[in-house]
Amino acid sequence: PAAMTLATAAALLAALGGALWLATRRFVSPRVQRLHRGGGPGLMHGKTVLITGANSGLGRATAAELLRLGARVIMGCRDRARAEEAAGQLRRELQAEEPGSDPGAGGAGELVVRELDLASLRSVRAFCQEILQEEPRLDVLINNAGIFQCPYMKTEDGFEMQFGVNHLGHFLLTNLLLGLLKSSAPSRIVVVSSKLYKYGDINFEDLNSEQSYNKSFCYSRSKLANILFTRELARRLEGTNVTVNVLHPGMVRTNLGRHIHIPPLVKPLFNLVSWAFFKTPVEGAQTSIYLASSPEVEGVSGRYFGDCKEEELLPKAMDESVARKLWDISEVMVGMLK
Ligand SMILES: NC(=O)C1=CN([C@@H]2O[C@H](COP(=O)(O)OP(=O)(O)OC[C@H]3O[C@@H](n4cnc5c(N)ncnc54)[C@H](OP(=O)(O)O)[C@@H]3O)[C@@H](O)[C@H]2O)C=CC1
Ligand SMILES: CC1=C(/C=C/C(C)=C/C=C/C(C)=C/C=O)C(C)(C)CCC1
Repeated sequence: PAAMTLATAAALLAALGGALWLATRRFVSPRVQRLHRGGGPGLMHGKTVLITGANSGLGRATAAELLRLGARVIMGCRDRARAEEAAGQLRRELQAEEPGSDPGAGGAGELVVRELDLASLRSVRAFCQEILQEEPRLDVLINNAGIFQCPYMKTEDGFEMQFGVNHLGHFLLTNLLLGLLKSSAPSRIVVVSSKLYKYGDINFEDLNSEQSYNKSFCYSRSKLANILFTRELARRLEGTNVTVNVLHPGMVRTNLGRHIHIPPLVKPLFNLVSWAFFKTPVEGAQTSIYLASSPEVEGVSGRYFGDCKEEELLPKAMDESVARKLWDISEVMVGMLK
């Protein structure tokens, strides 16, 4: 009985210790850095920012912060209802923080919803036409939307979904908006990639994964494509005062994992683990916000960032000839050369 009591006490102590450690990680440690040093609430005043996938996760958190900094934020989203709901919430949040301001009326910032489905080149073109007609300037473009490890699916134009949305849709979008970004210079493009790029390769023979489909590999490949795109674009934009940088946000608790199947019985465990170890969307969005707004990165282009610091890339993400070839093939795939 003495041994039993001892074991029970030890187990209880371990559980208590574990819980305390988790709570400390989540609530006490200063994981949220506010990184826009040198800038105050008006840092983004008069600037227009376009964020793809701004109704959820990192995009939503990025929109909220840039709105606080005074930007006019355009949310490029595929589902108008979901986007309007997120926009309404954001406006209410901001008003609760600053009761005097009215985000809808040109106060601290302005939020606009526009329909954009990156899985449809027709939608990307229609969206850009609308932007070019209605917006006199575009200071920051944030290519944030993404899809992760979905089952094999094709976009409207027949591309494998992850490559189509994460890379090709954004490729066309950026190219169609380049003129406006150039005429608004100094301006910035921010690309959201992932550390998982390390496991990808650009297999030019089967970019649509028709011969074989591996959902993890295809995600990684699309995120490697994001980096190669950034580097090739930075090279093409030299001397224009339009910069482009790419980042990884770390592991963040968002809706990105929607296609991961987890048996209902172990779901609570996964929830607990993600709650304890993943960043919150606000934490994860810090590098996007930093690259979009900080004076520290003025003029910096073609670099890769994590936690608001520059990081090194694997050689395969710096291969200039692969980057050029991917650019040329992407132009053909999205019909830019027709
Ligand atoms: N969470 C993480 O741990 C990590 C995330 N990332 C990257 O961060 C980015 C943001 O993801 P995150 O916030 O985590 O995930 P979420 O799923 O929360 O947000 C993704 C956003 O992309 C949108 N989207 C998806 N498909 C399309 C499409 N066809 N057209 C337009 N928009 C689309 C979604 O719209 P809807 O809500 O309508 O589905 C949603 O708004 C992605 O690029 C992702 O790869 C990188 C590394 C780690
Ligand atoms: C919130 C949550 C999940 C989220 C998964 C996510 C957000 C995965 C992120 C993937 C990464 C790191 C991609 C890198 O590019 C799970 C585990 C599905 C289930 C439990 C609750």
